[in-house]
Amino acid sequence: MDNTNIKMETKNLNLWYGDKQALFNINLPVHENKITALIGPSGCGKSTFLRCLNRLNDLITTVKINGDVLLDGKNIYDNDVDVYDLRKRVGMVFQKPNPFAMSIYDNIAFGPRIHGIKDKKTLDKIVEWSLKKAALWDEVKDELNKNALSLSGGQQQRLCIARTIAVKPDVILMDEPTSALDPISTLKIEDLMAELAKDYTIVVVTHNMQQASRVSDYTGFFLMGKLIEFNKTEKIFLEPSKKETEDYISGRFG
Ligand SMILES: Nc1ncnc2c1ncn2[C@@H]1O[C@H](COP(=O)(O)OP(=O)(O)OP(=O)(O)O)[C@@H](O)[C@H]1O
Repeated sequence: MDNTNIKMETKNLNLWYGDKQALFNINLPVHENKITALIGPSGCGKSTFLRCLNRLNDLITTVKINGDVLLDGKNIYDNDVDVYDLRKRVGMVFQKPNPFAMSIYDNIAFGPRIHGIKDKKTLDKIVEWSLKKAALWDEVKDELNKNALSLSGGQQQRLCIARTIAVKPDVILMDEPTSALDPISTLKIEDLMAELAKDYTIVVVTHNMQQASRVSDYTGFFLMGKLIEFNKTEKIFLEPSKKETEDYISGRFG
C-alpha cells in the first residue's frame, strides 16, 4: 500500500462475548506514525476491536479470542507477554475524559511513578514535556496543583492524552476521543492528533466521518463485526470498492 512500517497487525482475529461472536476474522494493518480511523455504525465492533489491541478485553470474563494481534511482529496474546508492559506501549484515551481526582501534576506523574520514577526533577520534566506535547502546558503551567476535575472537558481530554504519552507509548488508541467535546475542543484535539502522529502511531474509533476524513491516513470500515474495507482514507471516502462502504459514507445507513 505504501512503504511505511506496519506497527501492529491483526491476523484472523475472532472475538466472542459468551456465545455471541462480535468480531469475525479481522485482518487489519496499523501503519507506524500514521493515524488509522475505524468507522462503522453503532454496535459493529469498533470499540471491541480497539480494546483487543492492548488486551483491555481481558478484563471481561466472558470474552474469548482467537487469532493474532502482532505488535512489532510479536503476538501480544502470547503467554510470555507482560500485560502492564503492553499497556505502557499501547496506551488508551477514552470517550469521556477520565482524569483521576488528584492534581494536574499527579495525574501526569501517576504512570511514570508506577513504572518506578521517583526523582522529583525527572518527574517535573516529564510533566512539562507531556503537557507541552498535549498542547495544554500554557493553560495550566501556573496551576499544576489544581484538581484536574476542575478543568473544562476539552482540557481534561488533553490532560488524559498527556497522561497517556507521559509513559512514552508507541501506539495510542483513542475511543471516540472527541464525542463528549464541543466543536472548538474537538478541533484542538484533531490538531493535536496530527501533531502526535509525527511521533506515535494512532488508532482512533470515530462516529464522525468528517473527523475520519480530516485526520486519518487509513480507514477501516466495520459492519456487523466484519472489516468490510480497509484502505487509504482518501480511497475509502472518494472511491470505496464495496457497496456497503459507499452506502455508509454517503449516509444511506448508520
Ligand atoms: N461487555 C460486553 N458484553 C457483551 N456484549 C458486548 C460487550 N461489549 C460489547 N458487546 C457487543 O458487541 C458488539 C460490538 O460492540 P462494540 O461496542 O464493539 O461496537 P461499536 O462499533 O464500538 O459501537 P458504538 O459505536 O456504539 O460504540 C455489540 O453487539 C455489543 O452489544
